[in-house]
Amino acid sequence: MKKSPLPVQNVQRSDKNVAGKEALVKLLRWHFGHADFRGKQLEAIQAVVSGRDCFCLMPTGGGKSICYQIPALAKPGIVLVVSPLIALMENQVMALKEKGIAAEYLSSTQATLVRNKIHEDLDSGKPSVRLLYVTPELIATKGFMLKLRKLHSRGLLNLIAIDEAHCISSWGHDFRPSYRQLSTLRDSLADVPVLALTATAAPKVQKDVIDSLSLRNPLVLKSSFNRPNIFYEVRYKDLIDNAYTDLGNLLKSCGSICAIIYCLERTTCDDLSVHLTSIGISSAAYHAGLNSKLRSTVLDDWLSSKKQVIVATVAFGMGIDKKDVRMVCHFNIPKSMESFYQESGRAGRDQLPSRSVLYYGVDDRKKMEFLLRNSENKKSQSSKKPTSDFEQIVKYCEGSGCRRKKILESFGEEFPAQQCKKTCDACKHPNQVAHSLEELMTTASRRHNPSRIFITSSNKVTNEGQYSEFWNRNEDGSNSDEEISDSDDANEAAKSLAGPKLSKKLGLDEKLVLLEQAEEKYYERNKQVKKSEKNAISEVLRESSKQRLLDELTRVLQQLASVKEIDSKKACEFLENECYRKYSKAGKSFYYSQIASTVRWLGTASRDDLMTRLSSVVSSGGREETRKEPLLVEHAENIEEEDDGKINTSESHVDETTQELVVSPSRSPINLPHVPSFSEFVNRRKMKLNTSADKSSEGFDDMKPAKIMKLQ
Ligand SMILES: Nc1ncnc2c1ncn2[C@@H]1O[C@H](COP(=O)(O)OP(=O)(O)OP(=O)(O)O)[C@@H](O)[C@H]1O
Ligand SMILES: [Mg+2]
Repeated sequence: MKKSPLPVQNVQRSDKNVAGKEALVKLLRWHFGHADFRGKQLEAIQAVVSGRDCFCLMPTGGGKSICYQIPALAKPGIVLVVSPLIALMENQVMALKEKGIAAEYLSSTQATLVRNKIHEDLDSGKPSVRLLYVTPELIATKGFMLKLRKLHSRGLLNLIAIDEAHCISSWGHDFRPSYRQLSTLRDSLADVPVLALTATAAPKVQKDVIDSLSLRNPLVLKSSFNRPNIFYEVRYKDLIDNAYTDLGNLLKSCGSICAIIYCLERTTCDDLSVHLTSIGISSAAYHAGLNSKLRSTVLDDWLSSKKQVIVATVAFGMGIDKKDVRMVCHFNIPKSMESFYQESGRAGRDQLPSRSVLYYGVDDRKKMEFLLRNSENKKSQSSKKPTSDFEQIVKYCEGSGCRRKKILESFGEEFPAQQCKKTCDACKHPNQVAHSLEELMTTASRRHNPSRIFITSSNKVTNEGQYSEFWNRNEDGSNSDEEISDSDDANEAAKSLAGPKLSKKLGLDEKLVLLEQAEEKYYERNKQVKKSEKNAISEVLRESSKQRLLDELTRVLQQLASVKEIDSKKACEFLENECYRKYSKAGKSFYYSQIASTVRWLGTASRDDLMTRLSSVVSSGGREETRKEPLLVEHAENIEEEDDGKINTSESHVDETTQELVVSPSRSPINLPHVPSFSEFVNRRKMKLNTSADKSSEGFDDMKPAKIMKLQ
């Protein structure tokens, strides 16, 4: 609802109370309906209203905008707001206009007529506009700077606010070269106070911002970065059957909440959104691969709650002010703690309980390490170390302590874990998290398996542009362009990965070959463990496998109320031994997948299934029966490549629910499938992949999302 402009018009520069708390609170209540200032808002406002520079560090959703919006109402003249995204400016201007506050933005996306009208207003003796949002690119143009000087000479420039000020620093996670131009503002408009606002906590970024903008004796305000209303949680992709299903179930269990899901790749956004829609969750994909019209429709639908979930790359979100986002989910590991904090911080801006869920996968980690290493090589001149920033977020996922503590400590803030008050999974369910991490350790062998790395020569899977949003925009040479650089460059990803070696003239296939070679070299360099060591099954792994089986069996036996009939410890030793006997020679991966498959079988087995398979360890009134020949249950998952006739199919069938090949107990002897060597297995898999990639009509498009993920 529009408010009367009275309070704005009435406040005069001469008013001694202009920076007084009472007058400022009155404006806040009148225009924004907030009862009082939050955190350091009042201090920041009072500083700039009295003409002092200010550097304001507040957490995401902390209320930084008020710090320049109230001064625009408290003093005559224009507040110039520099903002990095058109979408962000549009949003804020629309919201301010709805409140009856005269705000405008200037961008080349506007109709000429609209732009001319704004310029006319600025050129008039008494402009009506109070807040003018502009891009850093526009500031850099001579014409606009001249206009600003004129406004200033007429005493009409009240304040310069640099929103998302961390974009000026190449140390920041979102560096924008065009922000560098803002350093000229101080020279040209020397006595206009400057307010720099950011939620980026790294001290080196803070210093860089203050130096680059030549802030003079600024009031430095820092708030705690803690977001107590966000519950932090990590889920381990390697320990769940299907992350798509898990996420779908998670969202469904929360009701129709508003959520953001961040993915690394555009194709994942598309696939995941299709999957969620197919299970009845209203969702849409958002990434730079979509045209701007579609993007703005998706954004509008989500902002107006027509769509519940937005599945996006990092192109989405900076400055989006939707208060009721209840969950932010990272479907792939983010590139740094800073990015994670910013993105997850988009949840719960209304301060109500919200959730951050990060799906961590070893493959995702390797993928990101690869991308970061390439970007690091490319910027070898710079001392920036994206990989060390990345380590922090890996520790967040792979460590067992309080997640909140890890976030805050990475920003140099001390935080005793007791203060978390069980608002992260590690504090709420420490045993469960420790157990998951233990299990994750046993999958470590997968981390050395290059066959799971994402680059593939299938054109269908690899889209050159799909990582574009991942990169900082410091490669953007078009800094004279007034347009915001959230646009898409189809070649950017490939260029970024391979650096200068990839000529623009190369076709996609040639680029991919080079990328694959680079990837191989990378893994060659990082081969630290000898093949034999890599494949060895340690006692630790065996023990942890037994524990895993025991946990599952205990749960199942409780469910079936058959606790006393089976000696679960012996049963698990028996099952583990079975896996070890059959697969130890083939290596860790085989052994591990056999354990995983047995755990799954346990989860779905009936009482009879258990009694039959575990007959050798079935207790009878506390006495153990004599060991019978164990029944053989082979898992389809492990022998799908091996259907070379060694198993007599007339004696076996695939259980539809467990997807396991069950061999009839009454027929014997039964030949076990030939266990392939690791290289045999990999070669066969490669051949299979190549064949399916060749058949374009049966390509990856037709595969289920979960399958695609496994192959990437
Ligand atoms: N004093 C206040 N009392 C209550 N709500 C407030 C107050 N100040 C701001 N808010 C609300 O907090 C929300 C976040 O504000 P804002 O968008 O300014 O945050 P921000 O610090 O700029 O976050 P980001 O870093 O994500 O851009 C908004 O919905 C705003 O209306
Ligand atoms: Mg903001």
